[in-house]
Amino acid sequence: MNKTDRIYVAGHRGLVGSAIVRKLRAEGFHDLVLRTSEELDLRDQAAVDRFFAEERPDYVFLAAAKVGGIHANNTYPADFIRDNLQIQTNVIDAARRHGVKKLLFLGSSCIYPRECPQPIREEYLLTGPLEKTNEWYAIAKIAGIKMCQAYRRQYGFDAICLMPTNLYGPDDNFDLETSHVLPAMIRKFHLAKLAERGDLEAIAKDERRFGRIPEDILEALGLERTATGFRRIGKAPVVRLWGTGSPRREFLHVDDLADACLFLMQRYSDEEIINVGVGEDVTIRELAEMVKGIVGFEGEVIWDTSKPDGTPRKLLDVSKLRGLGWTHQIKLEDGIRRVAERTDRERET
Ligand SMILES: NC(=O)C1=CN([C@@H]2O[C@H](COP(=O)(O)OP(=O)(O)OC[C@H]3O[C@@H](n4cnc5c(N)ncnc54)[C@H](OP(=O)(O)O)[C@@H]3O)[C@@H](O)[C@H]2O)C=CC1
Ligand SMILES: C[C@H]1O[C@H](OP(=O)(O)OP(=O)(O)OC[C@H]2O[C@@H](n3cnc4c(=O)[nH]c(N)nc43)[C@H](O)[C@@H]2O)[C@@H](O)[C@@H](O)C1=O
Repeated sequence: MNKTDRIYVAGHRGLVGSAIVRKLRAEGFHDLVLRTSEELDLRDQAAVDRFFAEERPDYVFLAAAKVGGIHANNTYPADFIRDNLQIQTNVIDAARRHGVKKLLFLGSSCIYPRECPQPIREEYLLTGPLEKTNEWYAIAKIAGIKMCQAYRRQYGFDAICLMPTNLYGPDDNFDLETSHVLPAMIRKFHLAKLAERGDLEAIAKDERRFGRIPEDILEALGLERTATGFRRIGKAPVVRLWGTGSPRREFLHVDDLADACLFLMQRYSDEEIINVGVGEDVTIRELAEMVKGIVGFEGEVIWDTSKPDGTPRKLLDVSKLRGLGWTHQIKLEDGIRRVAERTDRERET
């Protein structure tokens, strides 16, 4: 890649896309092509085709997708399979036809079988049944991988497929119904700390900035909605989390992922998928203790077992990526602290 190359980052306002843009700019790439979903709906094949014909990017980072946590995946299966199939099919096909030199596609660790051996090696793909809460999204992602591999074989198109583990970072989705676990925990513990202090004005600010607080969470916080804000109902705030807390997850800071994306765009051209992770995991309960300590909430945590646990464990084997010379830099605790501090600042703006 040259610094003058024209680079399209699809999904540049999202968690991953915004981190890739930061990384590219920091490295001196300046000819970036960016479109919001309002400007270019990637589900619209004709619009995507016109865009590639006009803009003629050299490289594509495909970070636009329908993404969400366990509850969103489980609740909106049609949206997850349809939007992802449409977005990735339109972008990969148009990129190939309009002379893109190389495309990077992002899958996810959830493409692997639910019960596969740990840590998960790349060759375990399609060796067993998927986790039910996200099989629609996983099937779409597997189709994206197969499309990249088929386009390489038939057309010689240089498309690579990265499988990141669970990600977190700035510009994440903090909506308590649709987000992933880490942004949800950071926000829930923060709200509980504010409720402990009786700072109802700050809770109203949080809701204006990060979206509606669901009724069950308000109840756990010991709050009731009023016509003008919130009032306390005389009960100590608790943090309500989902499932049993026993599943294990691995977390990668999105700035590390963006670094790996640029590294692999420059050094990897193969049809085999490649895992991107940190090589160690924690239980959801351990994660809750870590976030609780960082945010500084003193009260109790309760587990809502009416919500699903999802996959028991999905720890990636990252030896292939390490063998190429890449390893992550940001430790989980430091990364969470950075995100928590930033969301504190954002709440005030
Ligand atoms: N978050 C995670 O933990 C993980 C994510 N990944 C993968 O990384 C990639 C990016 O995920 P992430 O950044 O978390 O997701 P986000 O939800 O944060 O961002 C997704 C982006 O996709 C864009 N987008 C969605 N639908 C459309 C559409 N119809 N047309 C155009 N753009 C659209 C949105 O654009 P706009 O803002 O303009 O609406 C948004 O910026 C995905 O492929 C995901 O599968 C993989 C593993 C884990
Ligand atoms: C990246 C990945 O993300 C999703 O899979 P997931 O890892 O299961 O997602 P998650 O982050 O939502 O949950 C992880 C664990 O945490 C528990 N948990 C506790 N309390 C909260 C909570 O408050 N919110 C959420 N969301 N989860 C909670 C939750 O019950 C689960 O056991 C898929 O979209 C999948 O397709 C995918 O690719």
